[in-house]
Amino acid sequence: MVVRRGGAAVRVPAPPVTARPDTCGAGDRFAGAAALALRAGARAEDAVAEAVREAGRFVEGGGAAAVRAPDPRTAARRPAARLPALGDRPRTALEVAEVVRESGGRLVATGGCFDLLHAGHVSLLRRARALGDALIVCVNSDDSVRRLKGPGRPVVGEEDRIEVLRALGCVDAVALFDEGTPAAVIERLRPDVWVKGGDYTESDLPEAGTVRRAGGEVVILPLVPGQSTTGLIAAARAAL
Ligand SMILES: Nc1ncnc2c1ncn2[C@@H]1O[C@H](COP(=O)(O)OP(=O)(O)OP(=O)(O)O)[C@@H](O)[C@H]1O
Ligand SMILES: O=P(O)(O)O[C@@H]1O[C@H]([C@H](O)CO)[C@@H](O)[C@H](O)[C@@H]1O
Repeated sequence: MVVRRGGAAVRVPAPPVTARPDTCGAGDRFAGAAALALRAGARAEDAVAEAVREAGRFVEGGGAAAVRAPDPRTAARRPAARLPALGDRPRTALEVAEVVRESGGRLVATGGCFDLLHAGHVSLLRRARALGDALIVCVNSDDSVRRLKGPGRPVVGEEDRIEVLRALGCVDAVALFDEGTPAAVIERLRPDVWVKGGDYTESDLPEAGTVRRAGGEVVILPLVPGQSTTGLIAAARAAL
């Protein structure tokens, strides 16, 4: 739970832990991860989300009882991660989904227009990434945005929206979709977690059934107050 100045509280959901957890050391792991994230410039709620994820992974891995000093004889023989040979091309969403599933990880995905990216988007994406092992962002095409948000949108074309999202450290891949809802791309990716911001409830989401049928869950994360693309556009117009 993060309590903002003025008393507003933001709940940071923790990923489920399967085994009977040994939480010894989890608090220290949380504190260290939060401190590193804050030092890297993360907002408080994003640092807490990263720390919750890190503490959850630590507990899932057996907690303090499972900590071992690395054995120098085996470290050199550790097999390279099984990633497709990509060269300098960005990994596709399907490649990321495949690698995460093969390694038994937890795939997080989210969707949206992300036109004129703002700090609320970045906070949402960071907190979404902290819920699993990789984050895929499903972005509406220009035509799809126009149908949804009106003739003057998007302000930023799909290629540039993709480029900006790919530049975020918390984003592992981006998938473009042209339909009115992300249901088809969710069927292809089968995320364990589908994230949307607090301007939605799960019952608002036509894709929620698709997420659940694919074995995933929907997580709604609180909005960052005062941040919206509509607001940015209005402010830009007022400044002209
Ligand atoms: N202030 C915010 N804080 C956190 N998440 C946000 C915020 N605003 C939007 N989101 C989330 O970002 C995703 C993309 O939303 P979208 O691109 O519609 O942003 P927006 O600012 O609401 O745009 P618009 O003003 O054009 O509706 C959605 O999951 C939405 O819930
Ligand atoms: O950026 P937005 O407006 O959050 O993106 C839309 O979200 C819709 C939401 O997932 C409910 O279905 C989605 O249907 C729409 O295609 C946009 O991604």
